[in-house]
Amino acid sequence: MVTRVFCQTVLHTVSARPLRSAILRLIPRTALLPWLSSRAVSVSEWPLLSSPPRDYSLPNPSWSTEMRRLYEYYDSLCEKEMEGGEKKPGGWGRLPSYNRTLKYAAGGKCLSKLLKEKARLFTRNTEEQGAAFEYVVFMNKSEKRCVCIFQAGHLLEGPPGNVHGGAIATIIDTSLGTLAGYLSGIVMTANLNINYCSPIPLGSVVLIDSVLDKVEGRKTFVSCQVTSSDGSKLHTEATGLFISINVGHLFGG
Ligand SMILES: CCCCCCCCCCCC(=O)SCCNC(=O)CCNC(=O)[C@H](O)C(C)(C)COP(=O)(O)OP(=O)(O)OC[C@H]1O[C@@H](n2cnc3c(N)ncnc32)[C@H](O)[C@@H]1OP(=O)(O)O
Repeated sequence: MVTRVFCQTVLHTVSARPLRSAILRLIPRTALLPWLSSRAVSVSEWPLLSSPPRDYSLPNPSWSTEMRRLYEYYDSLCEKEMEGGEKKPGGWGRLPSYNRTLKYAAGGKCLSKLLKEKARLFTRNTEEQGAAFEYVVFMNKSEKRCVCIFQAGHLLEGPPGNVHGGAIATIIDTSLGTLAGYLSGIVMTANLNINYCSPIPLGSVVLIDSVLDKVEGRKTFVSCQVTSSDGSKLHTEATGLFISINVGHLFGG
């Protein structure tokens, strides 16, 4: 608590960037571990944002007509506040996506400076819209299921004209990890099994439909299918095992 307040105070009161960085460098990282370990930060707490960040999962000019059509379809299924404060039930919700969630979590601004300041979420590390991973995840909590709409950009080439298998694994890990994290809190991937059934053309839009299979203690088992946007072609299928961890595990604890 003391460390957190101190960091926030430094960031809010010391305006000179070099001085701020120098002061923050003096705080031993290990001093933050007890606070991190004692605080089970669940995904549902992440929207406590300290400043308005860019949400990468919102439509941008690089999105194809098909990507927008699917976005609008799932967005129409989302719970929305209607006139008079009533909520239109939908069961679905869109998850926001930032290039460094830590930076925008409550109290995370100073932590993001202490911990590898230049780090960026792998799937959101380019500002060039449409060049790499364009995606949005819609979650259905009651069905324990999520759908990721993914448009693969030109930087993801593997076989000529098609998406690299590692990029497909990345978006699968992201989708399954998002579902497992949403349902079980903070998790890490322990195992991924992927069957590549048919190539994904660069520039195309695919759906990654992920479901929960079971939870056994710290183990969350999930699986997904990657299909063409109309569901007629199976591109990839995968299963994943995610293990719940204490936040301290991320810092060598
Ligand atoms: C909104 C979101 C936005 C953000 C959206 C962002 C989403 C991105 C998601 C990306 C996620 C990642 O890429 S994570 C990065 C890639 N993954 C990693 O680097 C993980 C490296 N591995 C580890 O740190 C560790 O091995 C762990 C945490 C996975 C497990 O270690 P541990 O905590 O010590 O647990 P341990 O006792 O070993 O295992 C616990 C139980 O799981 C079993 N177990 C462990 N590993 C395996 C395994 N590979 N296959 C089968 N079973 C396993 C054990 O047998 C045991 O079973 P039993 O005896 O209890 O029955």
